[in-house]
Amino acid sequence: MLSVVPRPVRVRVPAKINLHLGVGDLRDDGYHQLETVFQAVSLSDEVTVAPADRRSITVIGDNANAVPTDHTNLAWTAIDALAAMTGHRGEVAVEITKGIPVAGGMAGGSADAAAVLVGLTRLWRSDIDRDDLSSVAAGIGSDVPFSLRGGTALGTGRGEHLVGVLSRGSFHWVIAVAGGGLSTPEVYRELDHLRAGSATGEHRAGPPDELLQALAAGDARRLAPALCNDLQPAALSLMPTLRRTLRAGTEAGALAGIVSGSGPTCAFLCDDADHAVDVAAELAGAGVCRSVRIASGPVPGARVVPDETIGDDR
Ligand SMILES: C[C@](O)(CO)[C@H](O)COP(=O)(O)OP(=O)(O)OC[C@H]1O[C@@H](n2ccc(N)nc2=O)[C@H](O)[C@@H]1O
Ligand SMILES: Nc1ncnc2c1ncn2[C@@H]1O[C@H](COP(=O)(O)OP(=O)(O)OP(=O)(O)O)[C@@H](O)[C@H]1O
Repeated sequence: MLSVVPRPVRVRVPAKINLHLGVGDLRDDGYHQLETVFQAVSLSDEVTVAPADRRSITVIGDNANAVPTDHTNLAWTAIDALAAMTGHRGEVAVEITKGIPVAGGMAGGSADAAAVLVGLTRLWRSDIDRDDLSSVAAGIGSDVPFSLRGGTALGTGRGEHLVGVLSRGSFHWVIAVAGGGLSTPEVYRELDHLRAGSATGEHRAGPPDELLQALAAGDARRLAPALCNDLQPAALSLMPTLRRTLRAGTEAGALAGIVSGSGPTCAFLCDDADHAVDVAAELAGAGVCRSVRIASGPVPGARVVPDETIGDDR
């Protein structure tokens, strides 16, 4: 009987910005207790999974040479996790097209892990439900459940416990991609170091009440002053040039700017799409970052791209 080889499955998965990132105490398990508001934005990776005789990962696109193609790629971890649950052997060819800044604080690796979970669920015709998939995601990394979910959500725990949040309309961002990367664990360690050394009791973000109201109102000018990130001082301590980037963004007319997650990418909130184009043009000429992108959110999480667009050379 002729066996039908399943067609490759392509998944598009967004980057994230932490609009609010409150970092609590270091827990016994080595993670920090978080209260964060994630928003998925329209910078994305595309991940294709296809049946193969042996496992392989290839990476193309922006800064692809900085991404590993062995077992240290989070996509590999995701294959192992789902194969363990479903009994598959995990011989899969994965192709990743990067559009999310690498090591930028926008959950680039987490996004690819989420995309692999979604793609393999389709490829292997697995009937795993969303909650179980989210649990598998949480086991891969703290940002992976949000990369699955997308939209706008309040994250607690390590960031893996998510509750949807109302965000009206779209918010428009200019993204300043830095020349280098920052190691997430190193930024958290630096925060603990700064907190240990501060006599005055360092600033910690309060509850995101004003931010949640600004999101529900769809009001960018109200959202701007409510943006906050407890990891920002640590990212600035490890990469002081980010101060110039943040200053250049607001001088270019942005409503506000923050380091995205553990950084070093900086996200600048604008009034609307046209304003974002103006700010991006001005920032691109300021010589304070490797490249400048425009994005908007919220957008959905990891989702299969219909067949007819595979091979589309857009
Ligand atoms: C900075 C954020 O991107 C904000 O959303 C996330 O907290 C980081 O999420 P992530 O990269 O998926 O992090 P994981 O891969 O789960 O953990 C990597 C390392 O970051 C640190 N980490 C991560 C999450 C957390 N709540 N507290 C931590 O201290 C720990 O040292 C951990 O070993
Ligand atoms: N699929 C992947 N894409 C990008 N980086 C990956 C991937 N898999 C593993 N890595 C490694 O993870 C490191 C962190 O990259 P990543 O893009 O996940 O950082 P990040 O966006 O700051 O993550 P987060 O915001 O979740 O902390 C990179 O330096 C790279 O070596």
